Amino acid sequence: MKAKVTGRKMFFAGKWVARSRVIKVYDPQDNSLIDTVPAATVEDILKCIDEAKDGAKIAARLPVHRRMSILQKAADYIESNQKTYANTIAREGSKTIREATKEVGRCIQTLRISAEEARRIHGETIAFDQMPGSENRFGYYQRVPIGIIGAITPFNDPLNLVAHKVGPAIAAGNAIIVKPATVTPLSALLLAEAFAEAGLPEKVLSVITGYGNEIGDALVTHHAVRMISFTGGLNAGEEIVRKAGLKKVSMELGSNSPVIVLEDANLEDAVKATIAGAFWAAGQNCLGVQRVFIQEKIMEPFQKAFVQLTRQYHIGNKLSPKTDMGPLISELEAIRVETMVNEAVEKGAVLLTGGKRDGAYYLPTVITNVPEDCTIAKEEIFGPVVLLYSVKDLDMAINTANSVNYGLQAGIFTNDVHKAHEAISRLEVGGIMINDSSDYRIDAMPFGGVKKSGLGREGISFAIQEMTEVKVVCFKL
Ligand SMILES: NC(=O)c1ccc[n+]([C@@H]2O[C@H](COP(=O)([O-])OP(=O)(O)OC[C@H]3O[C@@H](n4cnc5c(N)ncnc54)[C@H](O)[C@@H]3O)[C@@H](O)[C@H]2O)c1
Ligand SMILES: O=C[C@H](O)CS(=O)(=O)O
Repeated sequence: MKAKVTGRKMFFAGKWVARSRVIKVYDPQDNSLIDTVPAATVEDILKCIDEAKDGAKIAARLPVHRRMSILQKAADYIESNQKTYANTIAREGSKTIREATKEVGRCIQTLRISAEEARRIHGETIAFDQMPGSENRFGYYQRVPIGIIGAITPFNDPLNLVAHKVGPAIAAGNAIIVKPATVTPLSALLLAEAFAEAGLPEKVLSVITGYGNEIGDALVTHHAVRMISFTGGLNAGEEIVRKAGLKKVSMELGSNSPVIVLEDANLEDAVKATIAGAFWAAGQNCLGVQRVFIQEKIMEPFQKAFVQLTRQYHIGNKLSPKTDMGPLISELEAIRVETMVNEAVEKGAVLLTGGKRDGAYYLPTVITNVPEDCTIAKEEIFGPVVLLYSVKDLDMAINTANSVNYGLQAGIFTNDVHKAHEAISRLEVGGIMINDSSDYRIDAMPFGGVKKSGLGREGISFAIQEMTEVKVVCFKL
């Protein structure tokens, strides 16, 4: 079956519905109009939650083999329409066609892993007779679906990060209402299409398009919604946590990821991996390399190679396979990044390459000697900008890396296992990659941050744990 780009309608409890008020979806590269989607209202959200109450019962009753089959068939559908899915990501978002194609492949993996994990939602027996007087009791605990999950997702991975919520939710027998990023809703709607074609029963999944600050509260605060699974920026995340009340929250937020390069590192590997991790998706990547700490002895050769390779990046049309980096998601975002860089330069930072904007495009930029009181040194840039720091030793690198309020993932390049172990034990992050940049993830691994980078973990089986409740069963004989 050929995928339809299901714009103009949103997926409302398993049905495609239109609304008179619409949101226009533009291509950030040239501001051309791609499609429109409905601008849902609070009433839409409330009605959708009512439908999801039935949806939660239907989902919980789905036998595991059906959940597995639906997840696999949805993956198959996407696999047979990869070009449509990749083009949609590339056009509505800011990824190049190469980056978008990779995201589609990861989404297929995410759904197939979800199918596999559906058969592994285990409980355990409990030895009640460990307590005197309970000799005649036996039992266990099991994991049961949480019910209705509200999922709110960001623009930068508009397909796979939605799949990271929908896949585990369905595997665990939940109903889920997705509010995708306002600027990149089409990919999420295509995911819904895959599940509709896979035979997912109605009312289990909704993809409701709209403005987060208009309809988000209705989803976040409703008592029947038992979990909010949010991926996005710190400000929205903190607001949602404040408003959610007594329900589970999963927060996948931002970071300003550090990479440490010690003098014994393979310099070529370190330069290549760090550049790839810095400029993937024009730096609009929660795992993006933002701060690189290079041991002073190799600072000069590292910096020279890093700047040289950065200048070879091909910036241009997202849909060309030759393009290495596209635009940011909007000109406003590019101006925000430009402002952060200009502030640092005005305070004494040295611009080594880049630093130029053309509309929504911002050149891959490398700066050094950044004063520590600059916004760019402490906050998330979420753009194609890397800060190079010269450090005396590992201790200085770790202390500076930890001196921010974020901690998603880090990388360290060294061949000294003792130094790697010191970094592993001292870096305040959710994940550390040895001899790789911070920007390494497989969809099956636990994923999430510490401090203001988030709460909880995604990565299918870990998301399933968060999306289920433990129920104890005890028989008195
Ligand atoms: N940790 C991760 O896994 C991860 C992955 C991707 C992106 N991110 C983070 O996401 C951010 C970029 O994405 P973005 O610009 O789409 O983030 P954003 O916070 O602006 O928006 C994310 C989603 O939240 C919605 N939203 C915004 N305000 C809301 C509110 N008050 N109530 C309810 N919903 C609201 C938006 O409509 C969107 O759907 C960056 O900070 C990035 O680091 C984190
Ligand atoms: O932007 C953050 C993403 O979660 C990183 S990845 O695309 O999933 O690796």
